[in-house]
Amino acid sequence: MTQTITHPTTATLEIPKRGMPVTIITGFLGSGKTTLLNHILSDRKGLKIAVLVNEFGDINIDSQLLVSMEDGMLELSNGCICCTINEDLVEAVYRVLEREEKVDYMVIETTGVADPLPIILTFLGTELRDMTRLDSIVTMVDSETFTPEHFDSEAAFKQITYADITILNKTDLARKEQILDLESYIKSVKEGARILHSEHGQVPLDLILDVEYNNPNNYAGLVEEEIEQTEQDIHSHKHHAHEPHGSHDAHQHEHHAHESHESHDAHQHEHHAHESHESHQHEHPHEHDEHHHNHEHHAHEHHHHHSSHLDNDGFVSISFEGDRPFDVKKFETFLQLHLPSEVFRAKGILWFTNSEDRHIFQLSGARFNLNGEPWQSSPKNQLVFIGRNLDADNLRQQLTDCFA
Ligand SMILES: Nc1nc2c(ncn2[C@@H]2O[C@H](COP(=O)(O)OP(=O)(O)OP(=O)(O)O)[C@@H](O)[C@H]2O)c(=O)[nH]1
Repeated sequence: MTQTITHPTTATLEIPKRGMPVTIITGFLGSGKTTLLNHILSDRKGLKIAVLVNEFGDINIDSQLLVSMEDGMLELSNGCICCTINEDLVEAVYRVLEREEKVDYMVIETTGVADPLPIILTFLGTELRDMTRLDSIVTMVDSETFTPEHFDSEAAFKQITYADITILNKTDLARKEQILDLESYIKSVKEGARILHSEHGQVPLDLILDVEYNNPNNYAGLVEEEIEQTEQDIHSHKHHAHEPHGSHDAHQHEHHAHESHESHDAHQHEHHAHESHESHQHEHPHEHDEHHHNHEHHAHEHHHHHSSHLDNDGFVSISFEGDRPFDVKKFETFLQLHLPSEVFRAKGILWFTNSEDRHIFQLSGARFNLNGEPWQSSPKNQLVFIGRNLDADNLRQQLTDCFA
């Protein structure tokens, strides 16, 4: 799901008026993107910052955990901003640009499994180019768990290669040598990488905001290809408009056939192009839950160019909601004994019978914690589990068994 939140304050920092600056925060699942975003919002020195949060899953957990939620929220109809050239993203940015009160800056938090390239190309290859200025791509890295295998995720690798700034986060959890090794690895895949270190995303904001590190010239060729491709798609879409309903799929497959833009991973792209033909129905997170929005979603998507979609590298997201409280003991037993090892990331806002507070549940790799704080809305249980090869029915049954 994608939400837009604006934070009103009096501007004190000077931001040039040559188009709204945009920073994209990317980084793999659980690396600390929301934590960095909260740091930016807490320390924004009066800057009016519009935030776009794109979540991998059907429930907005991240946006409920942002430090300041008081102002107008807009929601996109389509949770996926990972497609090129993306109309939903363009529309969301427009909604911010059209706001009466001036917005100084926009920060976008992508999902942990997003390839940043399509998002970058959406800014550089559409009318947004004249209205915004892509300032930089900031990539969060979990220093404790990231390795050169990059979780077997092409998206995780691309997040490193497209970074204008890489933040080695969670340095409190990593050994010194581990951090040094990680730094050399990142420099080996990205020459001249700008690397910062942080605990809980605490970096000086003037090192990451309005730094003008993104160089549109580096993307000029790709932008041109995308524009041509989009024109062809529009043409081909018109052409197919009179065909029966079933022809939509054929149309979609054409889009996938054009996936190879970058030579370094052309091979990978072929692989994904092939996969997409068979499994497109499975690549969107919210198609894995009980709500089954997929028909509307796909009907709309056919207008989009899907060229760089990476099938989320096999990761799926399973959401669970309940309007009854959990028994804390049962939930603890579930975590200790029944949590599938394939769960890579989980987060939730939990309601327990014996507590007046909501409990923020965060699981990243082998670590999890539960922090109590006052409810800000009426109590309910909301959880999202992310991983590969998850058995949704089994997981939901386990959670249902946690009810008091
Ligand atoms: N020890 C430690 N924990 C951290 C640090 N940064 C973030 N965390 C914790 O790591 C967990 C995940 O952080 P998030 O900021 O939610 O990560 P994210 O990248 O937004 O996660 P997704 O959006 O799900 O991909 C949370 O429990 C954070 O409190 C850090 O530097 N050190």
